[in-house]
Amino acid sequence: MTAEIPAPTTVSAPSARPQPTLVVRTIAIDDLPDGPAALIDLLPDARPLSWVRRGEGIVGWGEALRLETYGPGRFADAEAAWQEALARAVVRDEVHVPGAGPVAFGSFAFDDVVGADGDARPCGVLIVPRVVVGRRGTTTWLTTIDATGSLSHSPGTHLLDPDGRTPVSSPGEVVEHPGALGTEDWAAVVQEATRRIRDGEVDKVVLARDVVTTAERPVDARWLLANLAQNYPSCWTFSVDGLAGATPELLVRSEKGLVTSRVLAGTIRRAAPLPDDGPDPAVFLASSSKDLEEHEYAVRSVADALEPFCSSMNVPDAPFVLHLPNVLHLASDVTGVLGHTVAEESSEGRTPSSLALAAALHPSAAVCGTPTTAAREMIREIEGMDRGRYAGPVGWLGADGDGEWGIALRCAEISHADPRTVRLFAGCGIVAASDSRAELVESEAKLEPVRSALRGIWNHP
Ligand SMILES: C=C(O[C@H]1C=CC=C(C(=O)O)[C@@H]1O)C(=O)O
Repeated sequence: MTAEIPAPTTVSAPSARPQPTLVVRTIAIDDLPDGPAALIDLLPDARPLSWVRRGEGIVGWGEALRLETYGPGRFADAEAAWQEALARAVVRDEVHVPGAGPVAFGSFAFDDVVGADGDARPCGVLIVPRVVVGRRGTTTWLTTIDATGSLSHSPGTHLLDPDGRTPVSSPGEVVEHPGALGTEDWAAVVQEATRRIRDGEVDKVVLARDVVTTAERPVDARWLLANLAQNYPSCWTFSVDGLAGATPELLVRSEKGLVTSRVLAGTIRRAAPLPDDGPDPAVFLASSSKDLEEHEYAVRSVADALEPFCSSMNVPDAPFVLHLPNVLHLASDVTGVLGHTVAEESSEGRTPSSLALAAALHPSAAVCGTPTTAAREMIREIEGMDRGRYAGPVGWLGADGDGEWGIALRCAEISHADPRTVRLFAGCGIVAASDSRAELVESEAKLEPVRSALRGIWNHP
């Protein structure tokens, strides 16, 4: 389990190139240690894949197949290529739980425009790993995926042997530089957005900023993941193709006809100084009209996007307060039952996959704004930064279409070209009542999880 990984078959979708036959075997395994980072501790250093929360989920490594997509069709093309791969797959799954059998980890760009330099970078990727290890409750499993079409391979627990694994390495000293905009310039952009919101151009826009860090040594994604999984166990600790983080926001989970989305918008820094004798921060947040307005737009956007797919839905009337170590968020869990609907009819009777649902939900008003198109235009015009895959869907997709997709927040993009360089991102929902100084403070609090992880700071020593 070292860096030596055979080159994957890369398919740029849509493509006429034939895909390999995948041979997929899932077996139950015992004796997997538990704990928030136990799955992550199994990962080798090269290209680790992760979707883990509270010690459950899946991790993967190696690339049996890599499906890359471009432009506005990035979700539909990825789905079509995945279906094509599955049509040729030979599967033996002895476990039959979500995440067992064939799975693809995926990450998609926030925006679908080609970069300013005209480069045709892929803006969506699905990676089918060679090895997947999963845990759900007391069930643990190992999946191997062979892309050579060999039926003779058998998954062996030697794949979990720690001896061959390269130890996790510290990035050493980390130096931080301004990203696309310095803090003062970003605050000025927030002020401009607030003015334009007051003029009625949009109701809400989410503006993000980045900072760039340079480490003494290449950043090992596992260094970040183990720290984030321990410090933020209620978040989804993800890693796909150099994008690693711990997101508190679930864009959509689809499992056996039930869809769930955890919508977040409205934030207060955990240690925010409040006026003397002021209310508890959670009480302050839950009664802040500015935050409640921000939240309402986000919930509406998710409810409206899911509605065409659902025969029934539950949209909470009021949010609850989600407590994280760095911030508190207003949160709403929206649920629905996939049903015989207009959307299903237009997709020839097929139940939409979790990826199709993520595509319909993206970009929600938690990361874009209201109305969506005008907010996205404003982001393109004034944000001054290429978001890349930050704020895009990240997660996994199974053979039956079920899966989980988060919004890539609280994350770092490790540069492929120079893995000592890492970009960190944070965004804030801006409404008419926003104050640029307060938004700057909020963005700093949102940078905190990855900043601490890079420096190896543990919440619970
Ligand atoms: C855009 C981000 O957060 C979103 C999710 C939760 C709360 C948010 C807010 O209060 O502004 C944002 O909508 C980010 O963390 O980069």
